[in-house]
Amino acid sequence: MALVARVRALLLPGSRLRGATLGRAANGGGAGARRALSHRVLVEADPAAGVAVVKFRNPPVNSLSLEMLTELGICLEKLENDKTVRGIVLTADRPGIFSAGLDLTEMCGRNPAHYAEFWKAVQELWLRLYQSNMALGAAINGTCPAGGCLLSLTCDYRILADNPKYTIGLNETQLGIFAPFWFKDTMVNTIGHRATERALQLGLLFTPAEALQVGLVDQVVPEDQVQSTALSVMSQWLAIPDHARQLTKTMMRKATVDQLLKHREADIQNFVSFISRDSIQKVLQVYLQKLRKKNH
Ligand SMILES: CCCCC/C=C\CCC/C=C/CC(=O)SCCNC(=O)CCNC(=O)[C@H](O)C(C)(C)COP(=O)(O)OP(=O)(O)OC[C@H]1O[C@@H](n2cnc3c(N)ncnc32)[C@H](O)[C@@H]1OP(=O)(O)O
Repeated sequence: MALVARVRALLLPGSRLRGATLGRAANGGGAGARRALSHRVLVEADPAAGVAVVKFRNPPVNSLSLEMLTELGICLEKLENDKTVRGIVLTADRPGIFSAGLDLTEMCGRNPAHYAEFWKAVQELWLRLYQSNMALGAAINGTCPAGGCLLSLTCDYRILADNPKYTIGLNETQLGIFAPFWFKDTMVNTIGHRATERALQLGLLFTPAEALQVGLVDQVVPEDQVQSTALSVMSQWLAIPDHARQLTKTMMRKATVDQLLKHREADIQNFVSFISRDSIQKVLQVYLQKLRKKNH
């Protein structure tokens, strides 16, 4: 289903996204700050600063389900069309887990049409974020594996909470799957080829100190200062004239974006045939069961 159709489905009577509002903040934010609510994404906009904080709230682990990807896409599209917003900070509504990555239940026991729809939505969100004209910051206030790490890598800078429990990285190989070429390219563009090769083959999840050292994040700060630091760094990015910053960003990212645009359909087909393999289904199911067993 295309984004428009998925949006329609979400707006059907009964959907909690229906009637989402953008009103004056009940609390928090500067004068004139606005707060918009959808089911899984909370937006706190500060028009005076030109910045919106987009908070993930998809319990229990902020996984990127099809619905979460769709809501995030809608929210970003709205912000892109809002002339008062020049920068966005992505963060988790509750500290602890920034995002557990792609929702594994979307990749297990479904049919090929579902896998294709899901993967298309992952591509769409990546394209929207990686090509965004806005300045994007990630205030990483929790653990950040796989698709969560990818989300943060689409941003222009990353601030990570100084908590050794919070790790970040593309750990796909540890699950028995692997990061597709555009995940890999996004990481190469951030930390370079050799560090990416090592990180991807070993499926490394970096502690804050390691992530800072390898350049996966730009700053590690005390947990209670992640958002405020991300906002203060944002003011540096917004001090640059938009057109100059945007042209530079496009120049830096265009080759990577073009690769996916050129191979988009093939990438979907590759994903569908890979994820549909019995052997891959089995490893994903074992991984999910292990996660679930912990709690039962
Ligand atoms: C040829 C070309 C082909 C190209 C394509 C090739 C390959 C495909 C690439 C696909 C890419 C995938 C990228 C991904 O993002 S895969 C997801 C990777 N994520 C993880 O490995 C994280 C897994 N989760 C955890 O490690 C932990 O949950 C945690 C995030 C550290 C949080 O721990 P904790 O607070 O202890 O919470 P629980 O573990 O108890 O989890 C609570 C609850 O949530 C469920 N859950 C956790 N993660 C996910 C998830 N990613 N998706 C869906 N569900 C998840 C977990 O099962 C628990 O459920 P129950 O409440 O039912 O027990």
